[in-house]
Amino acid sequence: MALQKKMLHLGYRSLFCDANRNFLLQASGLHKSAASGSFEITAHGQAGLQENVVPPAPEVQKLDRVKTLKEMPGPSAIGNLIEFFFRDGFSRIHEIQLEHSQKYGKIFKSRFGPQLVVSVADRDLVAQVLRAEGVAPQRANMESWKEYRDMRGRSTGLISAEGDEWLKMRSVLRQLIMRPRDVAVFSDSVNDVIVDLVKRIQKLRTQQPDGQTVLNVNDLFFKYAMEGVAAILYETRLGCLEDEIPKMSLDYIKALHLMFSSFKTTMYAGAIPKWLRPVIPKPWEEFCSSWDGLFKFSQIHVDKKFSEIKKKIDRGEEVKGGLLTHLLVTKEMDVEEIYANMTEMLLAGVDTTSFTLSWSTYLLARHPHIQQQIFEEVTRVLGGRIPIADDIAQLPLIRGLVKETLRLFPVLPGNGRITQDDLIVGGYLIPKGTQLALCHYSTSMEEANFPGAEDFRPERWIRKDASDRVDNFGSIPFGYGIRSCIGRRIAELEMHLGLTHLIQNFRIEVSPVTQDVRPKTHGLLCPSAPINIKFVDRV
Ligand code: HEM
Repeated sequence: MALQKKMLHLGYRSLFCDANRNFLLQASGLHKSAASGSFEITAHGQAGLQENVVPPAPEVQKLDRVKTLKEMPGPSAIGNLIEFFFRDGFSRIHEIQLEHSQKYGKIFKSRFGPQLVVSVADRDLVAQVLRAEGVAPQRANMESWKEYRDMRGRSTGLISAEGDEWLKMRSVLRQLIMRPRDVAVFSDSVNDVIVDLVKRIQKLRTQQPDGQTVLNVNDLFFKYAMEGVAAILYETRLGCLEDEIPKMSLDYIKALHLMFSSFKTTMYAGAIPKWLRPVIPKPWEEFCSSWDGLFKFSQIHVDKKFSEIKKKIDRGEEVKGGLLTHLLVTKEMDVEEIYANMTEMLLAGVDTTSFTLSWSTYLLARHPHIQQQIFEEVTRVLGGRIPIADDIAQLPLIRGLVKETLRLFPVLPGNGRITQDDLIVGGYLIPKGTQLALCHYSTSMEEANFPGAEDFRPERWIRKDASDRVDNFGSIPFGYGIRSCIGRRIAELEMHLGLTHLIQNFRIEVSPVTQDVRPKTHGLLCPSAPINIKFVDRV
């Protein structure tokens, strides 16, 4: 089966990485953007539903003539096979994306078996594609998720659902967590988790000879992210930052690791048709067993909250609470939909946030003068007091730090879509039903979009005045529009508050045991080696 199929079993890490995978397959086009000529093409923008704001892309393009996919350049299928299966391309998907876009151009096609993927590696063309999306954009490669859910009689959640089903759930959740002010109410819960994070750092440091180093900070941030997102989603603490992690939370972590650790195996095995599963059963079994673990965990927490609410109602008490309470009380979703969404959101919210925090601390440690500027901003604004969500607007360098980290290390270096209409992009007619790969890593690293693209410059994101818009489609780490990341504001809250606390408490330095750490793709873009950080007390 096609590469697309192979990717099916991979979990959140890989889900949004259709683009990544597609780079496997890619060949490329040559155009900078739409060509010039006599044709006029108008992208049909989608009114009213966009959830983040970026400057408008040119909507009218003039073309000599519309070309067909046959004319689109790109690497050969055999070249891709060699690249991915014999040259460890799966760990270098981001680099291959960049190489292919440099070699073949801003729009190129790749073939892997019967699967054709069109990659778009130009900021304005990405903008055009996303601005033309309909009311329920379709994500690619979700078949294995759906198959599991059908097999177990489970509902899909936001990540795996499509069409009306997705639209219904999205319209419920977007009212609750999409705007910064929706999540500001979670400041105190997140700050409680941060207090435990700082304590954990202090404890872990004592285990190293220098009394300052925390080995493999990603392990720490993974637990922080899990604890933080669960505090918001489940309104409960999981004990991930304790010395003894409760068994239930440990089981969940195991299920999550199983989902991701078998990345390569499942990737290869995904190519194997269903009828071969009895002969090579392991990948599918691991995939199902990790989903079983993830669903079980959510179900336990949702049921627990449900019975607490019921008891309160039976006693005639007022029911107050956060996100889960709201969903259970209002019944805007049925309970299976709540299980599925809680499961998918927890899955989506842990590695993404923890990798970004790991890279942020690494970048701060490698750039002490920038860290000093951020420390000065934090001290000037907060004067040592604990930050809350409302303070973040006054901390542009903290926001710039997160944006710049995600530009240099976008956890999802590419994203995928199935086109729902015929489109003309970059002078090519892309028929309805084509798989598109949006190459966010390439556009993030492009000099024309970000001068000094290799450099770490958080200040590049600071707006000088209201008319100065620095956001652009070159770096859209949370996606764009109606199908963009629903957890963006939650992730930002955890990262902004967490990093502010860390900078207030510690000078962050690279431990001598840390080498130069490069990114690698393992579904998500992650550090290729442990990042060991020294947390030196600021006195
Ligand atoms: C640094 C952190 C994060 C990054 C960079 C990130 C990035 C993304 C991206 C690129 C997408 C795909 C958007 C698209 O297809 O256009 C996505 C979707 C999604 N994310 Fe995140 N994410 C992060 C954290 C979170 C968190 C904390 C949660 C949950 C609390 C979450 C939940 C989701 C869900 C449910 C979707 C699917 C949305 C839909 O299809 O309607 N993410 N995320």
